[in-house]
Amino acid sequence: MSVLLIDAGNTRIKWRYQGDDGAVHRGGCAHADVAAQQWPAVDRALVASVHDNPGLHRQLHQQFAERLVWLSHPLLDHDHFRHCYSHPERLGVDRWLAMLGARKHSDADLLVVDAGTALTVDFLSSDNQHEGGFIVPGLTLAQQALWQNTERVRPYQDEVASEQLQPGRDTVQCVTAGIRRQQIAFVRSVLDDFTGYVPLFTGGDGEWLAVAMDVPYWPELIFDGLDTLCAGYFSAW
Ligand SMILES: Nc1ncnc2c1ncn2[C@@H]1O[C@H](COP(=O)(O)OP(=O)(O)O)[C@@H](O)[C@H]1O
Ligand SMILES: CC(C)(COP(=O)(O)O)[C@@H](O)C(=O)NCCC(=O)O
Ligand SMILES: [K+]
Repeated sequence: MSVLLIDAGNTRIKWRYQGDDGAVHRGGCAHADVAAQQWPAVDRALVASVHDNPGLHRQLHQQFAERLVWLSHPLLDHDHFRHCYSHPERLGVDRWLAMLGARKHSDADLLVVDAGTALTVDFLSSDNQHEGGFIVPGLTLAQQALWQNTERVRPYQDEVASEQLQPGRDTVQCVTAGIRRQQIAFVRSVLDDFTGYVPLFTGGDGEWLAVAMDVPYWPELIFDGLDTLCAGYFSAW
């Protein structure tokens, strides 16, 4: 069965599917560009969405009708995952899927870092108990908080964002270098305090963060989690 996997985050939409020729296709776009997408003909479209996304839902429903499976919350009764939230339906479906996906790669106690719109950290014990996590603003969101809530900290067009950690010499450098340092310091404090956990980093800003921490980057943990769902929970398909 061919399945189109879609990860609809707060910033971007990403997808992955296997074509008839066996080749794996990957793509992504901004929410505003969804209407322009040509979706492949598949047996199922499985969408994980952290928000309602009515435009995406309408468009995919038009194309896939009853073949569309829309997941906006974690499953509460998955055989290989035990929730710790008192309201498990409130846990972000992307965080849940990233943990399921991480489990495909290691049997150890896991520390899953998803650096997207938000930067999230989640702890999953080797017996699949979610032990909790952290949520902080991601790189771009943290910058936006400054651009939008101050008068003179502005994204001046004639200044260039810094990818270094050195003190900035203009406004844009000070903000971008400062927030990179803040993200690294946060993640390092977690890794230092929870040394027994194997770290797996994912998300649009996960790669530079993983490089800075000298740990592996797994770009597709959410798709790996969706694969787990396809293979297990939805095996009746
Ligand atoms: N092509 C891209 N378009 C937008 N943001 C990108 C892109 N590549 C990397 N990023 C960075 O990744 C972040 C989004 O990561 P992603 O995991 O897609 O977030 P989400 O799942 O929350 O939509 C952005 O905030 C940005 O800093
Ligand atoms: C924390 C998140 C905003 C992260 O979303 P993302 O950065 O991937 O767009 C998302 O997982 C979410 O909306 N969570 C709901 C609250 C919670 O997980 O407790
Ligand atoms: K995230």
